[in-house]
Amino acid sequence: MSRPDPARRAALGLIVGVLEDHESLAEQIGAEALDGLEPAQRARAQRLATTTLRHMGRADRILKPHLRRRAPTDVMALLRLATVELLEEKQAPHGVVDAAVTLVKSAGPKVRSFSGLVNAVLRKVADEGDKWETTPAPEMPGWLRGRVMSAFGKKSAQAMELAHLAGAPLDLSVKEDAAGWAETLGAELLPTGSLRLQNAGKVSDLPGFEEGAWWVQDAAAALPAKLLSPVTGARVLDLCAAPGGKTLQLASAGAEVTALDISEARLERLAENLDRMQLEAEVIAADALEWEPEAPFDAILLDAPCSATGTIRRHPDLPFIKDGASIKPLFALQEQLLDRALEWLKPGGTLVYATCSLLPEEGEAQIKAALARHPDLEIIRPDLPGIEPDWITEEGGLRLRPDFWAERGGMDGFYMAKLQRSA
Ligand SMILES: C[S@@+](CC[C@H](N)C(=O)[O-])C[C@H]1O[C@@H](n2cnc3c(N)ncnc32)[C@H](O)[C@@H]1O
Repeated sequence: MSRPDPARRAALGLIVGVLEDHESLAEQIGAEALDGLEPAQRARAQRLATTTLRHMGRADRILKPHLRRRAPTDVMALLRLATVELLEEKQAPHGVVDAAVTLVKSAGPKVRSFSGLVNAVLRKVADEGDKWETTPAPEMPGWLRGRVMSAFGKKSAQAMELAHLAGAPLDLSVKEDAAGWAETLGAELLPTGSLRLQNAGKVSDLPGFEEGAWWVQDAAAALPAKLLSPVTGARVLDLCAAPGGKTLQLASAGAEVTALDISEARLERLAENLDRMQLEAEVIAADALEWEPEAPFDAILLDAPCSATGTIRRHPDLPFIKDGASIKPLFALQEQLLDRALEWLKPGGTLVYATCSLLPEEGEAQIKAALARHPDLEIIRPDLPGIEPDWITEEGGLRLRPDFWAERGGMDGFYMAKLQRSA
């Protein structure tokens, strides 16, 4: 019997970890799930797991008529992986079916007994290329879809689901000379100033990485720090800062930055990022609910912990590891963090509140409630290059959605608003 392919086997482990243990791909990889694989195999395992989770609802629709009863999680994961390889990646049927059967046969007796079924089902699936093309994008989980539909309507929810299926290009924020780096990298210079690369390959191999000319940051994620500007020479608190995309923007704009986060592990990545970019900030590991600054700040950026539902196109594992109940405590935390941060703001100072969420509870509703609680606050409407007038909300915030810029490759879902304390 031939030996099981290590990348496929590792991808299966990742998929089962997401579906059964509700552990994210990043957590599993951080916990050394792919250690022991060659770099190329690691990358392939990660890509296979990500693509399978992104298309899982579609693979299930194809598989359902061929399965009289549901197989165990490991076998289902293998069938889904192979279906995606056959129909989305258009790999040769012979190789995919053989590899899947070899993997089943190498497993324990419970799974091994499904080898005949795996073989038979995948041979049928291999002929369903036409059906695949018309199989709709997977729906968001019910708890999220309901909220998104009531906030933005059914058509918008469907457009977001298409954006989730399309995945995401690589976006970069550039320290200086965006147009020059766009040319060097063969990237598109987006209207908001970020660079965009389709099919970029390995990030650390791109020109400018070693010398710290740019860093990876979604185009939507780059807007909260831009909204806070001008910050040159200002004392700025980056609250909930790690891994530091926004700290880098503030420091490179010439602010004197204090970057605070509760997670020491994530702050290590922030420190590495500052180092590579040759930028400086004061880095503090602390719980923002307990910490007190020595003096108030001119400006604060609060990128609050949230459901991260705006990042599903980059993280297709997210719908399988979060649910409506697990994110509810975040709404109260966001309110507490916002009220605390406002206490640390100088009179006349500005604060940008941001979340990478599709839920109004974590965005529009937080800001409306904050304005009602704090009569000394005023909202400043966004005025940034490249943003469209209809992205500005009724209360004066900025709502970004994954289906915006669809023809360019979308953007992460985000909400942000700029508040000013009266002088
Ligand atoms: C959305 S992420 C921040 C992303 C970051 N601003 C960036 O651009 O790279 C939210 C962060 O909030 C941090 N966090 C959560 N609760 C916190 C608390 N009570 N005090 C300080 N940081 C907290 C998390 O560790 C996480 O790094």
